[in-house]
Amino acid sequence: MTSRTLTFVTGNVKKLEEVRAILGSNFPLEIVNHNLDLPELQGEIDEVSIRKCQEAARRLKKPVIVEDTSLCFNALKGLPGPYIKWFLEKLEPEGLYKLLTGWEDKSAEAVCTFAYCPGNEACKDLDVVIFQGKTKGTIVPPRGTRDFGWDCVFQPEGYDKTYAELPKEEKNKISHRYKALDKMKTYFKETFTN
Ligand SMILES: O=P(O)(O)OP(=O)(O)OP(=O)(O)OC[C@H]1O[C@@H](n2cnc3c(O)ncnc32)[C@H](O)[C@@H]1O
Ligand SMILES: [Mg+2]
Repeated sequence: MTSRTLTFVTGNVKKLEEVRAILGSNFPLEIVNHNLDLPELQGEIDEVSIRKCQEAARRLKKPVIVEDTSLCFNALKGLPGPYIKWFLEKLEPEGLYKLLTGWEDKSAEAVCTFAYCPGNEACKDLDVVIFQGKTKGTIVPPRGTRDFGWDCVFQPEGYDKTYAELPKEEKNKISHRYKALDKMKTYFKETFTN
C-alpha cells in the first residue's frame, strides 16, 4: 500500500510539534513538513489563510496545508487578529497585556485556521478548504513558560492557568488548534479512507 503524504508548510516548529502531537497516528495521510515562512497578505482571517495556501500550492505544486493563527481582543474589535505575530514581536507578551490598559474588557479569542489545497498550481479560491477552531479566553499579565508565542498571556475560559502554565496535553485538548484539527481530521477521514 502506498502511503499518501500531505505537506504542512510552516516556518514555526512549535506549531508543527502541536500538530503532530494532536493528530498522532490517527490521520489517513502522512504529514511532512516544508519549512517555509510564507508571505502573508493583509485581510480578514480566512482571506489571509486562503492566499497563504495558494502561494504554498503555487510554489510546491503538491497537496499542501498551511495554518494561520490569530489572537483577537474583543475590546479592540478583533485586533491584533492575524497581525498578532508582528504585535508580539514588537511589544512582547507584557506589551500585549498593556495594550488593553484602559479597557475593562480583557476577553479574547484564539483562532486557528487551516487551509488545504489539493495541489494545483493554479489553485483558485474555491479549491481551498478551510478548517477553523476558536477558543475563548482572557488576556492576563504573563505567567508560565515563554517557549511558544503568546501562550503566557492567554488564559482559556474555565481555567485559572494560562496556556503556558498548562501541561501540553491539556492545552492540546482544548486549544484553537485542536478544534481546527478535529474538523480537518473528519474531512480527511471521509475523503481518504476507503
Ligand atoms: O510559518 P507560519 O505557519 O505562518 O508560522 P508563524 O510563526 O508565522 O505563525 P502565524 O503567521 O500564524 O502567526 C501567529 C503568531 O502567533 C504565534 N502562535 C501561533 N500559535 C500559537 C499558540 O498556539 N500559542 C501561542 N502563540 C501562538 C506564532 O508564534 C506567531 O507569532
Ligand atoms: Mg506566518
